[in-house]
Parts: sequence; structure tokens; C-alpha cells
Amino acid sequence: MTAIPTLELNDGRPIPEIGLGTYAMTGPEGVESVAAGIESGYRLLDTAVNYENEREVGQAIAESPVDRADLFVTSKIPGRHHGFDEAIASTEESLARLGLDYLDLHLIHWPNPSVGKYVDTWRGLIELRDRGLVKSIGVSNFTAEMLTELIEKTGVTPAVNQVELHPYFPQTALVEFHRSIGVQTESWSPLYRDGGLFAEDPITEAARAHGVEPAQVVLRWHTQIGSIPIPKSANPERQRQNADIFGFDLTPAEVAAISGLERGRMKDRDPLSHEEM
Ligand SMILES: NC(=O)C1=CN([C@@H]2O[C@H](COP(=O)(O)OP(=O)(O)OC[C@H]3O[C@@H](n4cnc5c(N)ncnc54)[C@H](OP(=O)(O)O)[C@@H]3O)[C@@H](O)[C@H]2O)C=CC1
Ligand SMILES: O=C(O)C(=O)[C@@H](O)[C@H](O)C(=O)CO
Repeated sequence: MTAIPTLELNDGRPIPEIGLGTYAMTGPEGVESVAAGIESGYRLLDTAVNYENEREVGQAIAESPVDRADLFVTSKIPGRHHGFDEAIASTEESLARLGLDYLDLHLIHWPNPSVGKYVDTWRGLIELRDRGLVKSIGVSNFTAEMLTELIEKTGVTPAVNQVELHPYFPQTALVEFHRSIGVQTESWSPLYRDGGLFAEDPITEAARAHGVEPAQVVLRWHTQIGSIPIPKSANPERQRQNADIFGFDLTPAEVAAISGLERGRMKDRDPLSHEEM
């Protein structure tokens, strides 16, 4: 397998170009799946308070032969912890569950605009970065307008915006906006949760042309459009396959054909109306 390269965030820190999603990896099997992911070469691990698996992720890290300093651990502040003080308390609790003294990246999980506290929460993240408890700070499910508001009100640009992104919902305008202001895009549900994407012609044709699996084509597409995918797999063989995407390049025509599959979100999770606590 080719090693996973890194990109540079707007705060100068490196971030791996692909990470391991951990949604639904819980219990002893969850620990095993995360451990297998680290063994397969993943260094970026994506968890969240709401996945209820920060302890499992922390246990896999503690038992891993890989140095903590070589890992890139992301977690997320849930909606019920929005607010300046609440964000700080939430992060201290995440660190305790993970058994870590810092997070590499911490995100506001959903903006929950009707609550009206994402700017205060962002100020909490800035404070956490100043205190060294979080190295890089970012957001998830934010619109261009919400990003602009954070920057105008605090002067601090998020390092990352993690959003729903896959060939059915390529978010071309948002990715371009991120690029123009120095925000790194991350793709959640990058494989559309194995919901039929792998049988699409532009994907099967590119897989045949490059001698790789459809999932590898999809993940390489993410990196070539400038986004970091965080595929979830609990299966060691698929974990290895998903990370092994840097030994081939899609042609510009293949990238365009895959982006042409656009049809919309997986479910109705428009962050202007969908809120999670
Ligand atoms: N910020 C946010 O609001 C959100 C963040 N996320 C993050 O993004 C991560 C990834 O998204 P997720 O929703 O889990 O969905 P993904 O698009 O990563 O798909 C995961 C599904 O695809 C299957 N799969 C993985 N690899 C392959 C493969 N090579 N071939 C066939 N099937 C495969 C997995 O099964 P198996 O495990 O059996 O391999 C699983 O069923 C999450 O785990 C979470 O960390 C997700 C949703 C929202
Ligand atoms: O996985 C995440 O990070 C989420 O935010 C999920 O709750 C996601 O929105 C979902 O799967 C809801 O059904």
C-alpha cells in the first residue's frame, strides 16, 4: 500500500488525505475495528460525542504500537453542548473519555441555527486552541454564509468544514468557496453508505480502466476534487482497500463523469433545517 500523504491546514498543521470514519463502531468490536484501522495505516480517526465511542477510540489508541503523536484524532461538539462554557466542558469530557491530553481537530458537529449559539461555541473552540487542548479547530455542516459569519465575528477561519459529500452530492460550489478562503473540505458518507453508488457506469468503467475496486475510484475522486474522505469500514480488508488509493490517478474526464452523477443529498439533512442535539 502507498503511504497516506498529508495536506497542510490553514494553521500550518498537516492532516492526512484520508481518514477512518468510526460512526457505529462501539463496544469491544468497535475497539477491534479502530485498532484494525490503525494497523491498516489510517492515522486520522473521526469520532464524535454523539457516536458514543470516544472510549473505544481511546482504548484502540492506547493499545496501538503507533505513537499518539503520529495519530490525528478528530472529535465533535454536539448540539446540546453549544455555548462558550459548554464547548469547553464538552471538550474536557471528550478528552477524559479518549484518555488524551489534546485533540488534533475538534469540530462543531451541526450548526443548529435555530439555537443561535454556534458563534459562541466557535469562541469556545478558539479558547481551547489557545489553551492547547485542541490543535486545530473547525466546523461541520456549515454553509458558506455561516462560515463567513464566523470569520467576520471572530477573525478566525475554521481549518476544516466536514460536510456531506459524495458523487451524488459533489458540493462543487461549497468546495470552491472553501478553497477560496483556505478551509479544507472533509467528506462525510463519502461512499454513500454503500447505497448503490458502486454500480454506476462512470465508477465501474474507471475501476476497470485502473484495475481497482469501485470504492477506490470513489475515494480517489474525493481526493482529486480536493476533499478528504473519511470512509467508515469495520472490515480490515475493506479498510486496507479504501486507504490504498494513491497509486493511480483518475483522468480529468473520469473525474468529470463521476461528478456528473449529481442528484442531491442522501437524506434531508440540509443544515439550514436539520438540527442534531
Ligand atoms: N459530520 C457529520 O455530520 C457526519 C460525519 N460522518 C462521519 O463520516 C464517516 C463516514 O460516513 P458513513 O456515514 O459512515 O458512511 P460511508 O460512506 O463511509 O459508508 C460506510 C458503509 O460503507 C461500507 N463500506 C465501506 N467500505 C466499503 C467498500 N470498500 N466496499 C463496500 N462497502 C464498503 C461499510 O460497511 P463495512 O463497515 O461492513 O465495511 C458501511 O456500511 C462516519 O463514520 C463518521 O465518522 C458521517 C455522517 C455525518
Ligand atoms: O454521523 C454523524 O456524524 C451524524 O451527524 C449522524 O447523526 C448522521 O446525521 C446520521 O446518520 C443521522 O441518521
